[in-house]
Amino acid sequence: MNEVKLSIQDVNLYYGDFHALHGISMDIKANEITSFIGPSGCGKSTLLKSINRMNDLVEGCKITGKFLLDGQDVYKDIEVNTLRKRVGMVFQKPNPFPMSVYDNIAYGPRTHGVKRKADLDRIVEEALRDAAIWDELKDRLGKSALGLSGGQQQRLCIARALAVKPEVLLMDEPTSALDPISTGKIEELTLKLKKDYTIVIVTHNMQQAMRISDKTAFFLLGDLIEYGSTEMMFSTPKEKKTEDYITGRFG
Ligand SMILES: Nc1ncnc2c1ncn2[C@@H]1O[C@H](COP(=O)(O)OP(=O)(O)OP(=O)(O)O)[C@@H](O)[C@H]1O
Repeated sequence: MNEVKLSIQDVNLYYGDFHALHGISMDIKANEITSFIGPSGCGKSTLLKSINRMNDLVEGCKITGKFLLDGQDVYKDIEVNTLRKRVGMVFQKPNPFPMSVYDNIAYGPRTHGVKRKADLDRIVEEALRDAAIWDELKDRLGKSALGLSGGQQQRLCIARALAVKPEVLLMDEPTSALDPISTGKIEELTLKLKKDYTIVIVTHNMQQAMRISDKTAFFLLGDLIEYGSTEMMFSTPKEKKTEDYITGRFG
């Protein structure tokens, strides 16, 4: 049994008067892949972003309840830059910086004080290898990241997230802008990464949730309807609403 890496405890989130998340509680285990699924607007991204405090700058956003990372309150006990180093994020649209492949990966480590070229070289190679894209990019390290294909850019963004050695990787619909082959590569990579990382992924693709995740959480209109083993949820859902959603009756 893996230990609990992230414990979400009775979280309510408000955007001004709008109550977007309703008393969400769930424990996310280390070295597992957890999928958040549910129809558009149900709060999946809101919950994911709250884990590394991406809503801090959203005006009128108020959160009650707790997010505990290894038992530490991410809103009280951890400084936000440290939190972002420990909890990395990959977005829906690949968003490489307008700089070279090398500098994209070295950016995070540099801001955390790594200066020696030999150290940066090693980190860049390791991160690109971990993201299964070293062979494709090793001869293009000095070239602009904007010249890569969408799928390569997304794996570069994963490498960039890995370069600061996070513990948790949050992925917000990381393959929705990609073709099936690039999607397959990211899924394969995600499965490989769970050996070293705890991964939470928002996906609209239920087949993807089934293929890669250990646990699945189903959200509807700000409520967590059902959460458990992916296999159980897709074969014998406990809730009628889950069954209706996964069998395509709505959403
Ligand atoms: N910055 C914001 N200000 C106000 N309301 C917001 C904000 N961000 C999201 N919301 C609202 O909160 C609700 C949940 O949005 P969220 O983006 O978390 O849903 P989602 O399940 O991730 O949807 P999708 O699958 O379409 O990305 C929606 O009703 C949305 O309109």
